Amino acid sequence: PAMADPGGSQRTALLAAASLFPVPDGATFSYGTAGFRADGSTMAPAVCRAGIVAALRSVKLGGAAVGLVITASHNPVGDNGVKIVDADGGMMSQAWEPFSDALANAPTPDALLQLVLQFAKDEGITLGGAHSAQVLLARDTRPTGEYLLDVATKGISAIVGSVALDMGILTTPQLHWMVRNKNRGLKASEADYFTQITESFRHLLELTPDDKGIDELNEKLIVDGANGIGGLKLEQIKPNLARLDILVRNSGKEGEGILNERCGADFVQKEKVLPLGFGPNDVGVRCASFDGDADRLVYFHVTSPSKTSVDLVDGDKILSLFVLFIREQLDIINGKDNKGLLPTRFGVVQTAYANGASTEFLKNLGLEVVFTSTGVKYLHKKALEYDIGVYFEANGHGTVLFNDDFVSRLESLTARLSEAAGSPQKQAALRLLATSQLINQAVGDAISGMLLVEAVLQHKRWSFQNWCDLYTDLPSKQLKVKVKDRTAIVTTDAERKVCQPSGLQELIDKEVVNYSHGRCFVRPSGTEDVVRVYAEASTVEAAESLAKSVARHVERILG
Ligand SMILES: CC(=O)N[C@H]1[C@@H](OP(=O)(O)O)O[C@H](CO)[C@@H](O)[C@@H]1O
Ligand SMILES: [Mg+2]
Repeated sequence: PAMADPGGSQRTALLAAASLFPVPDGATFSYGTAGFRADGSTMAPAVCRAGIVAALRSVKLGGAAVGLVITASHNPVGDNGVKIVDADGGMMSQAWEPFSDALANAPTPDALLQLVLQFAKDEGITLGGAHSAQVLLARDTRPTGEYLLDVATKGISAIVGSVALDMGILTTPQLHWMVRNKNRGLKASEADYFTQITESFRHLLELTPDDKGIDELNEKLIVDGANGIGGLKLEQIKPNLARLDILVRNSGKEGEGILNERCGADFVQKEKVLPLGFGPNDVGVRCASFDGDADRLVYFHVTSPSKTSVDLVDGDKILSLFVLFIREQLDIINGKDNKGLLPTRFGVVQTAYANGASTEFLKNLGLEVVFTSTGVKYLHKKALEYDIGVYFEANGHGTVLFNDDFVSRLESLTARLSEAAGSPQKQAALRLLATSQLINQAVGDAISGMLLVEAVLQHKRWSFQNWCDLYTDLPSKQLKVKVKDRTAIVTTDAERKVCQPSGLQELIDKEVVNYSHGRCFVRPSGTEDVVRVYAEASTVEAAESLAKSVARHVERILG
């Protein structure tokens, strides 16, 4: 009686769905920074329950479309996972994570029913079908994907009145884009997505300054698709991309290789070696790498025919390139004092993992650089506070966000400047508009991010080497430490300082002062049961030694 009674059919539907996929003893799912992930064959209970959460979220938001994607990103092919996309196209509201965890771990169908009823009451959600709900579904190429998508559909149907729409096999950012567009009353099909990015890319190229010709070498680009969905999609749009000669390797086609196995952005960024399929013949060619669900992007160069190491351009350097380009356009419009036609709040967001050299580079440009905790949801939220907010994690997650109001101002500015069609200011404004169309406004997107990189390199007439030379990364080292309870570490200052256990930060400080350009922090991972140690210093050996010393302190104190 304390809870609103949604009626018998709603109760029956929830009990039935929960009984279909019982939670095994001892299973504990945590939504964390990347949704639920585990071996694909064990994922059905969590996926079914994520379906219930997604449908409830849609009811709560008055029937707005919510997304659910079946993917485990850069994890091995046997794993799978599920992530929920909020109605604005971003990640699911963090306020709903505790409920999602509780639901995924509810031990019995009845426990699940009680949780849903209580939560619906707390959130003011009326169950029973009086309000509609819609969930857009997608999956990547994993073998358990089709099965788990069906499981998700069953979870969604357990909320009476909800509709599941299967959007097909997509990159994660494509689904985010569709949800965002749909809820804004914009065109939202996959064809619309392709049209928008190919058209805005073409538009940006048309806006490259006339005095700059085309360089043959610069058109060639080899993309490592991680044998996932990103490569397949890129193959589809390749013919529509002017002034680019793209070759996709690890494309995800039958027989080409295994998803994420010795390839993909995660592999290249962590190991700093060539992905499978790349070799001596690629020396001098610009290469890019996507992760398994194409929401991460890095670039690299094969350094020499005899080496398997790569020159890496990570998220920090992609961010720096975008920042330079946008800043150039803003300077044309506003003058260096930002007091011209379109005064703009321009912000750059990084995490503690950003290479110190990149932060220094950005600060030397006089830019506002702010730090957040690790995880795209934190960066994205911060970037939304600006007229133009650029964010990237070092590992290649990131995008450029344009505030709606700012885009309106930009549009009216270009309209006002119409008489001077060829004026530098008009051109710059049009470039910014095209950029806001090209780069995914919902979430980081390897395909659209790559096209923006390519457009900016052409705009600047820059070789890969010019880009690399923006600044030199400080050598860094990352270690993982297994401890009894990683949550014993509590951090502050965007994870750059430890506040608990007491005394640990002092020990880190004492180590750091021994190193030139030394920087070090520790934090509990949000996705693995480890404490991560990151150290930076002026040489590789020094960075390693600093990381090891601090890891020993962590081991000793936390066991
Ligand atoms: C050092 C690092 O790369 N951390 C990654 C990793 O988070 P951890 O909380 O560090 O496990 O996975 C996140 C989700 O993919 C990603 O956003 C983040 O950047
Ligand atoms: Mg990913």
